[in-house]
Amino acid sequence: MMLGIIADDYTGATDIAVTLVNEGMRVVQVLGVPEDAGVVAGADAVVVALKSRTIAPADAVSQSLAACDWLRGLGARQIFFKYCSTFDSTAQGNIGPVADALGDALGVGMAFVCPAFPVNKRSVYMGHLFVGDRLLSESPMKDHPLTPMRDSDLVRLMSAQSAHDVGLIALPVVMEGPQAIADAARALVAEGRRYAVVDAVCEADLRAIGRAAADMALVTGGSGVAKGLPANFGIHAPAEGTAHWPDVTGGAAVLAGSCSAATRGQIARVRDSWPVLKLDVDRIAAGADVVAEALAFAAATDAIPLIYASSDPDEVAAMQAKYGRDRAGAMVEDTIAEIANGLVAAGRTRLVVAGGETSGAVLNGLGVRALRICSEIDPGVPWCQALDAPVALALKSGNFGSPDFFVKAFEVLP
Ligand SMILES: Nc1ncnc2c1ncn2[C@@H]1O[C@H](COP(=O)(O)OP(=O)(O)O)[C@@H](O)[C@H]1O
Ligand SMILES: O=C(O)[C@@H](O)C(=O)COP(=O)(O)O
Repeated sequence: MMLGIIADDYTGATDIAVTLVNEGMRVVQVLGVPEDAGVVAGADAVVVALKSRTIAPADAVSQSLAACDWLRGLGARQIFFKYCSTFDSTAQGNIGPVADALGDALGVGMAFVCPAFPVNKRSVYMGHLFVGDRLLSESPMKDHPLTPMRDSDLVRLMSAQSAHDVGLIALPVVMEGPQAIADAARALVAEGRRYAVVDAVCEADLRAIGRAAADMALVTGGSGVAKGLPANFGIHAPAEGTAHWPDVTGGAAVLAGSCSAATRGQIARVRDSWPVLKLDVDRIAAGADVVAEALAFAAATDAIPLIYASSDPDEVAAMQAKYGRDRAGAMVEDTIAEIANGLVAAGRTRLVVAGGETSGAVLNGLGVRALRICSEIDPGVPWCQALDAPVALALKSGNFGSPDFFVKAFEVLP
């Protein structure tokens, strides 16, 4: 095993897993550290998916260190800490505290910080994170229910979360190539800095950064920068990949807890043509049997039902004002997880789940502990086959996927 990945949410984990698969690696994704290491036999890279993005920093640190120990025990020669391409984090962390702890455990002097993922329109320029042509802080991420991002300056964000100093390797240096990037990193270490935010606006930048990171024990970032890593281990993308999809038949359903602009657009696309049910947070809070209602709704149709809680920022803010941010989120996540259980029990074994936290709740609820990564539906979103249940899952990062993603997902897996 060459590369060990620790991902702070389940959608982010499948995103980096499929990125490495596309580059020719054999990848297994586990949900938390498994008791039996046999499940990862033969993998070039192992992704440990955690649900650690918004939990207490001390818990995120201890879970990440446990994953790191386990991966190193399996022989991982490099550890990658995968966080969101929009740097999703709370004011307390958890990107800084986890990166600090992993760096200490691995004894590193320098780690890159690079959330760029140009194919999904996230780029870093002069240390500032852009979503399309907007700064992160002016993008819809400013209204995320759990991790509203109100700053775009990655050096400032990382400095606030980390105990260490942070520098910048700006685009002109990145464009000079791997040697210049490595030299700049060494210069930052000499200044006493532990991290380098690295600019990247296109795939060539990501590959150059990947090359420059060849000898680093720890790399941190979005899945884009992982593209360049397999080549360091002598692994290259197959000339022409053939699509491979889960071997799962059975009914289908879509569950959405993501309130991102992309997910809301994807819901709007099918609202008039699919059976759709919106979950009412007030009724969940009042103890109504919303799960039974949703399952009855799904049972009444032969088509693909879409069940969602996704709401616009004003509605989310109103729910959070009433119930608290964490409680509102947890109520919705628990409800969707129970619905997922009921749907699978009723034979709907091909599920699209929109939202990282939501996906974590669903997989934990289903008791799924390991996934085989299949081909991509859209950049960063593969179909996955559960290794411990006859279930196919597409875990869609909130902001990923084309407007017709839900339709597309079941076109490739009819
Ligand atoms: N109507 C709503 N009101 C309040 N919170 C909500 C509502 N709908 C969903 N949520 C919560 O918002 C959070 C969305 O996060 P997540 O699933 O990670 O989506 P994304 O991938 O877009 O970040 C979840 O905790 C979810 O339970
Ligand atoms: O890097 C990304 O953008 C994704 O892989 C990711 O982490 C998305 O998280 P959610 O938007 O919470 O699904």
